[in-house]
Amino acid sequence: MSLLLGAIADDFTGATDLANNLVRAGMRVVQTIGVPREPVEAGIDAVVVALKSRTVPAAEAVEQSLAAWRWLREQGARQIYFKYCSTFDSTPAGNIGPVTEALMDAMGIDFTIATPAFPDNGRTVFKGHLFVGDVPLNESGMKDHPLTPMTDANLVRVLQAQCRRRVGLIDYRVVAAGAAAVRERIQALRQQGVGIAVVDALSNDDLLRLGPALADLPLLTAGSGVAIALPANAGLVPSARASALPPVAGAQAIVSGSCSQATNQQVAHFIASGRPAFQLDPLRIAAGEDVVGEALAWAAPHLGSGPVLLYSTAPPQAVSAAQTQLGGAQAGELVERCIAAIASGLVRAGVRRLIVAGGETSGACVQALGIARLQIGPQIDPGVPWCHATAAAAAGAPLWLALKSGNFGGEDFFTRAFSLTTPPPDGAHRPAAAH
Ligand SMILES: Nc1ncnc2c1ncn2[C@@H]1O[C@H](COP(=O)(O)OP(=O)(O)OP(=O)(O)O)[C@@H](O)[C@H]1O
Ligand SMILES: O=C(O)[C@@H](O)C(=O)CO
Repeated sequence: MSLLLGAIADDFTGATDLANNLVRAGMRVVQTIGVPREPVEAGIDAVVVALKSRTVPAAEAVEQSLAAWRWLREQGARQIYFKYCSTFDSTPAGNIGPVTEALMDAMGIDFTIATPAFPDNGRTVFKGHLFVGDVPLNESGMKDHPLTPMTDANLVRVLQAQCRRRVGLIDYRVVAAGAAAVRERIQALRQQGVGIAVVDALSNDDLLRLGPALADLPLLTAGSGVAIALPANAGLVPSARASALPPVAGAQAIVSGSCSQATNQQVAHFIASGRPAFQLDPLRIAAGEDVVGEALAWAAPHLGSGPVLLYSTAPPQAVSAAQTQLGGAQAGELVERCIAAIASGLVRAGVRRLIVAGGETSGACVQALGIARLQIGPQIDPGVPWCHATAAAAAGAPLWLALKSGNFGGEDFFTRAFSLTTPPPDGAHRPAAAH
């Protein structure tokens, strides 16, 4: 039994994002929550192991990632993929550099690539500089991120600060010239002693051109974008059947701890559409008030009549104010624990279609729900699929779950997403949404 690809994702929404791109390009994928104890069953092309290692201390992230790698190696994974955020979320202490180098050391390899490019979501890399939509990373909303503020768009510089090995660049001209030129450039960089190369990509065509040149690299490090090119390396082709999920019926809810720009807009849009919404105040949580009980009591009478939203999402000034009073990490943890308890309570109350917004928030919720693995279903927006959780301990019944990365999704995401969860009248599964 051997897997084509074994992936290690540094957060849970990022893991579903990667799994989504692999499924859409034709791979049969399992996403596990944490490192599984059991071997993977036959017939699976890729396993994405979802960790919560993006913002933990670097040594812990390395330990978790190596444990995932050892398990993937035991499953016979032919290629390893370290998935991080398309906005390269990290600090000078890591964790992208330290985890990459620990994997390289463990695998005994001298070269890998790094590219967060994800053009479908507006992430492009040009001359080593990351753009988010029309602006450089350091001018995007990421400059205000509560845990990993990004203040430099030059990824060669950002990654070099985190690494012992030399970091180089494969620029857009080489990528545009095709796979043979990329292979040649990799050889030249190796000879110059470069261990990790940031790769430019401006479009999906760039990523598809890059794909064949990456087929023989034992380790890739990237956002989810480059994954669109990997299934073709094994002769696989896209198939809508790969994303069909068993239907579920039950109440609909959204919990949101993301404070990213896109989520702020989505929350505002949901409230403006007249749907019921309940705001969670970090200071009341910190004061020990029963915010969870209050939130669940508020939600109960609304659950029979369409989606409800429970959110701590707030604009940067409000987040800074809470952080000043409580401390950044403590505010984050308190809110995550509160939202996770609300998610469990909602599921016990009959919610079977649940959106969680925010990577850290998703990690906390999925763990609280006792979900061990996810099957990837139809895409709602680029990077965000519906997933099917067969064994949610809190539910005792199957659940559809969407883990939305902070900055992903259109403004009407929270209302539109649920239209994909209702099976068509003939009972046939809906195909993946076209984007
Ligand atoms: N009102 C608030 N004040 C302070 N911190 C908050 C508030 N609301 C949420 N938080 C914390 O901010 C962090 C948001 O991180 P999270 O990863 O969930 O969202 P995100 O960064 O938007 O998503 P992604 O990582 O997918 O881009 C969490 O730790 C959350 O608990
Ligand atoms: O790559 C991305 O932007 C997302 O998958 C993610 O990791 C956000 O947490």
